[in-house]
Amino acid sequence: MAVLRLSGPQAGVALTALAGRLPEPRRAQLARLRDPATGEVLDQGLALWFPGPRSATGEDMAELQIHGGRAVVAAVLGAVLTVPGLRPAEAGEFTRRAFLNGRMDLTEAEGLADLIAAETQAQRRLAFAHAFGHLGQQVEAWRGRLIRAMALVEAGIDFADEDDVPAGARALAKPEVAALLEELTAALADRRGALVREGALIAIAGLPNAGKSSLLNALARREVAIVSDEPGTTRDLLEVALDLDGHKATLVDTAGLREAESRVEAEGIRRARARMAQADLVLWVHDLSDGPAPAEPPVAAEAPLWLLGNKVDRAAGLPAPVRSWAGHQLTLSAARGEGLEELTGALSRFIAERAAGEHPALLRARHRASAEEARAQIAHALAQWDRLDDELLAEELRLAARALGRMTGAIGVEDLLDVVFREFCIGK
Ligand SMILES: Nc1nc2c(ncn2[C@@H]2O[C@H](COP(=O)(O)OP(=O)(O)OP(=O)(O)O)[C@@H](O)[C@H]2O)c(=O)[nH]1
Ligand SMILES: [K+]
Ligand SMILES: [Mg+2]
Repeated sequence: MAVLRLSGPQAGVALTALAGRLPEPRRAQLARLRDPATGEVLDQGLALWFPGPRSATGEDMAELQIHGGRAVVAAVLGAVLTVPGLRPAEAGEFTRRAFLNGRMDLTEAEGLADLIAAETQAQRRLAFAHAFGHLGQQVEAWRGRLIRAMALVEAGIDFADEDDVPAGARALAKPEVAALLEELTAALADRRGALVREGALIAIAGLPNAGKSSLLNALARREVAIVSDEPGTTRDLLEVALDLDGHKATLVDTAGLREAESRVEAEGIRRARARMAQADLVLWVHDLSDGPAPAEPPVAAEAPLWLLGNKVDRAAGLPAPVRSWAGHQLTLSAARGEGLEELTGALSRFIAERAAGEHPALLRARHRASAEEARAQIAHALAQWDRLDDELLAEELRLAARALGRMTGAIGVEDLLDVVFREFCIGK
């Protein structure tokens, strides 16, 4: 089946030209679709009519559900395009019109783009929450509170000589603005949304020959990396995308850490350390046939460090001693595929805990930039609170509110629209 969507003032004319008449609004109607020029029947399908403004785009809209074959679609599309005023939609144009007609805010449009692109169930849940307004509502609530605070401060400007304005209007606004600063700071510190959207970055690290590449291949279920008994085999970073029980993750294999024997190896080790510094989790692979894992943390990592005792098939049967530096400890055999289920289970629980809750997160760089601008502006206003006169203080708060308004598209976003809607495919 194929769906043809028409939007704009000529949608009704086009629908009548093909289906013979307009169906009742919002009711599917069986219809023979004819070429308006020749009268030839092109297909039989369902016709729907959504008069604006109660439609997805806010404009008059028509929908034709037709048989999906290529020739049918080409014929019906060709016939529709003979109606004057109709042209093929650009990518994202339906959503863009919905935004311009006030049917959704900008964060919802972005959420919709994410929903369409979602690969894992966690991404789908988060995108759905965004597409249906969670972040937009949160940001509008923040903006509303700023505007109220601004009004209190301005009350001092406009009615300074009147008696009925509470003397401490400005003092009343201050704690409210301070609370906002705290909330914005917390939202900016929260990386949970990004973890779901972009996925967790998991670095595999260890000494040469520990079995890092073997582990990458076992988890990826394909021969991504070269495995050999030669220490120093891996130099470049090798990345694999995984879906861990609905959570997106990127697994990175790195060069074994040691005194490098060549410039190329040294560069590999430098890259390994740099990637580890960005990771959400570092898996330290230790070769159990070399004896117990070190008692001290083998690398300095900001992210949690797990200890994976590998080659358990070659270990002498002694239990691996517990290491306090390890956030989690497992034994496995990458070569034989032992202990891998336990590892993937632990990894998916780790991500799930970090990403907990479908909450209004600042997902994109654009959101973070707006929130950061608002936060800085508010911090500045608070620092100057008692020094600035009412007018200047109100202006500071207005600038902060503007920054938040740009996030939902409530104000001043013409320059952003191309960037946001470029991500969509045609027909959305
Ligand atoms: N017996 C046994 N051998 C393993 C296991 N895992 C890996 N090996 C072997 O250990 C050797 C090194 O494995 P690699 O996966 O290349 O190790 P690496 O950590 O990636 O090594 P570099 O890239 O050189 O740092 C290979 O000969 C593997 O076959 C295991 O679980 N058991
Ligand atoms: K190796
Ligand atoms: Mg390797």
